[in-house]
Amino acid sequence: MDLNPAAAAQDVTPPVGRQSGPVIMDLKNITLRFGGVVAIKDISFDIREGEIRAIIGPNGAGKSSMLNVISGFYVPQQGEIWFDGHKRGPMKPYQVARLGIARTFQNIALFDGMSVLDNIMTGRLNMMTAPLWSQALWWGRAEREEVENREEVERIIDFLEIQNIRKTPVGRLPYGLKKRVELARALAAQPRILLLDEPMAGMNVEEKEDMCRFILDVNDEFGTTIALIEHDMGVVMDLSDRVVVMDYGRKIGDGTPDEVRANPDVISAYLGVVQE
Ligand SMILES: Nc1ncnc2c1ncn2[C@@H]1O[C@H](COP(=O)(O)OP(=O)(O)OP(=O)(O)O)[C@@H](O)[C@H]1O
Repeated sequence: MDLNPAAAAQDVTPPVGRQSGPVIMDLKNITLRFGGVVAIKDISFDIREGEIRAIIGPNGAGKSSMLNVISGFYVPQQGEIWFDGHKRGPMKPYQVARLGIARTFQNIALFDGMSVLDNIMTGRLNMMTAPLWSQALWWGRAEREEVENREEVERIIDFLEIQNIRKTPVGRLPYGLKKRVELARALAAQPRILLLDEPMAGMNVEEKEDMCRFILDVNDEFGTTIALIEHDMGVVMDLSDRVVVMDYGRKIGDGTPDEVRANPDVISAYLGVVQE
């Protein structure tokens, strides 16, 4: 794998001038085992408010496992997760969502038979607080919430430039647009941390350029903190403020793209030669 960003045919504006805030998530000494397999070995790193944080590493390094720990899907056997100054115990996925953590998936997880609009609306379900009876009658708080939800979803549709497909069933969309709808659904939850699992996987160059631009715009304009896994090194180095590098479940590097690119352990893990 090439660590040289120039190798990627991307044309995205580098994240110059963005200011990261205080630590929003702190992962301390995380170990995760599946039976005899140790997927994550005693890894610590943090995520700062407002930054784009990448997790990279060769196949089987433990990246997806780490994203699943952050999203609350896996509970590590050892270690602590601190979110917004509070230690997080084991949680159900909906509880994690209520904390303000949303994600997209490597394999798109949308409802093919439903329209783009309805798919994005499902991202708001966790925000419905009105009692069931008033939702059924569409009255009072339920009515107000529905109007607010719709307004927020329309804002996201405009922002991601998918107005023209809002009524189209998702199953009919090309791959790149499906990924954009998935991003829209995650954004509909107004997350404080957005987790992106290989957002560019399977995309052509043009689709990757669009997705890069939208990720940067989401980060800039909504101030959303983003943690992502991505195999395309050009994208990672262009987009990220800081990068964690994993190999065989261990952390072998952590820093800015330039620091990581110059790290000998990272270079040898990728068996790559850093080109000037
Ligand atoms: N549910 C599971 N049950 C058993 N072993 C698992 C499970 N999930 C992951 N592993 C193992 O944990 C290790 C790390 O896997 P993980 O999928 O997190 O790596 P990755 O870096 O995301 O890989 P890739 O880039 O290929 O997706 C691997 O050895 C994998 O086989």
